[in-house]
Amino acid sequence: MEFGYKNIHLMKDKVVGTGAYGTVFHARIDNLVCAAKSLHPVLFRDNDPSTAGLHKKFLSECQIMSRLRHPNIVQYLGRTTDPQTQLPILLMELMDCNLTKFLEGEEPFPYHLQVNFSHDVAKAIAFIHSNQIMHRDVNSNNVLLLGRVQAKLGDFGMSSLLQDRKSRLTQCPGALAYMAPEAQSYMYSEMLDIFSMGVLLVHMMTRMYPNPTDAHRDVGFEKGRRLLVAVPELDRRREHISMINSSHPLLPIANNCLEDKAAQRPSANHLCQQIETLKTAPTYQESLKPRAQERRGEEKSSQRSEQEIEALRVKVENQQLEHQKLAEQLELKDRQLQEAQYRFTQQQAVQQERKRPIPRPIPQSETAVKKLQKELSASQEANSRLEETVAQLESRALHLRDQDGATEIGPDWK
Ligand SMILES: Nc1ncnc2c1ncn2[C@@H]1O[C@H](COP(=O)(O)OP(=O)(O)OP(=O)(O)O)[C@@H](O)[C@H]1O
Repeated sequence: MEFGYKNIHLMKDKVVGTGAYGTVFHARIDNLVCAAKSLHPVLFRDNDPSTAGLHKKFLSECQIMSRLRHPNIVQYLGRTTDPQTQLPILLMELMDCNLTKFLEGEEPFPYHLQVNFSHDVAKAIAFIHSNQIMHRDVNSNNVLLLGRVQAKLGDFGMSSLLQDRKSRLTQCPGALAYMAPEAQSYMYSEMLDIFSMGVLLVHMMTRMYPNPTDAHRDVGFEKGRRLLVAVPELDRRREHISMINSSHPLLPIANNCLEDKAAQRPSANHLCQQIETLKTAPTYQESLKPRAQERRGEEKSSQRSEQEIEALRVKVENQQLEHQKLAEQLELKDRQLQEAQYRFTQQQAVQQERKRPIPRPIPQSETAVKKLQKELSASQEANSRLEETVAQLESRALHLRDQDGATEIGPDWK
């Protein structure tokens, strides 16, 4: 939905973050505080035609996001055009921070939270795959958090529709550390997102940015050429994986996602099921309980914080409902306006039509009378012509009788 610029209050000085192509800052639609994402105007200097692709990509991000509505996907609210730069601005739900920042911070990240966030992202991926969309840039920058309560997938700038697979795919999309081996080629599928999910799990479990080692190993010369062999992904990522406790329940799931062969990775739906199962296991339940040292003297406060988290979750859910309701109301208003405009133009057209002089239709009886009058005057004319002829003939007959008296022209001749 395109919002009129006047309805939006942009707060460009309240910047949330900056990416390679754009900036995200605070905005307000009526009373709803939201996030606005705009492209860097510097990229569009001098009307460079190469930036047309960027513009198109941004509009495609808006289009893809507008089709998606899911609790674990950052909610798209609409778009508007910046009157200064004439560039589009994407409006979406405002989130608290991204997962990268959270993992770099000091806040504890207990096991149950790791499972919850993984489950949230897996559900978002399963949802987009079932809608024939692949994200192609799943990484911790694009996982956005609402406090410690919920994780959502955002930034659909690299997304692509699965049906477009026949057209040439972008080689190496997304962040390098998160990239699947097949991304080097043009031959990949939605399984690319599953690989990135595996990297995300390792990133969450280690809290270390998962930079892998070299992709190829030099194994000497063959026929005068250097011979390079591909290093399996699990080996490239060994350094990080070895930091994880081998009994961590998310580890086998991560390893499975990091398989070199895309066909051996689990589907997004399967991944969701695997993570969901972890929630019923005792390890998860244990993690929910406050730790022993917390219990000592801090029992009350930790209980209170669990209650606070629960209250926050309810509040967030209510807020999400409000967001959705507002977006729906705005859409409805927009439609009502369109309908009113349509009716107005229609009425104008009708009024114009009315102003034109319309020939009065002649009633049927009137037509018939006119026809009879016409016929009557024609027959009267014929009668008078006939009477004239008869008079002429009578005078000629009288004339002839006067001449020789022999010829009788009887009155029956009349
Ligand atoms: N809806 C949102 N609410 C809060 N913060 C957001 C929101 N969307 C994006 N951000 C944050 O704003 C910053 C810029 O986001 P943006 O999507 O432009 O770039 P990026 O994902 O960091 O990188 P790239 O440009 O390579 O995609 C990031 O830190 C991101 O986490």
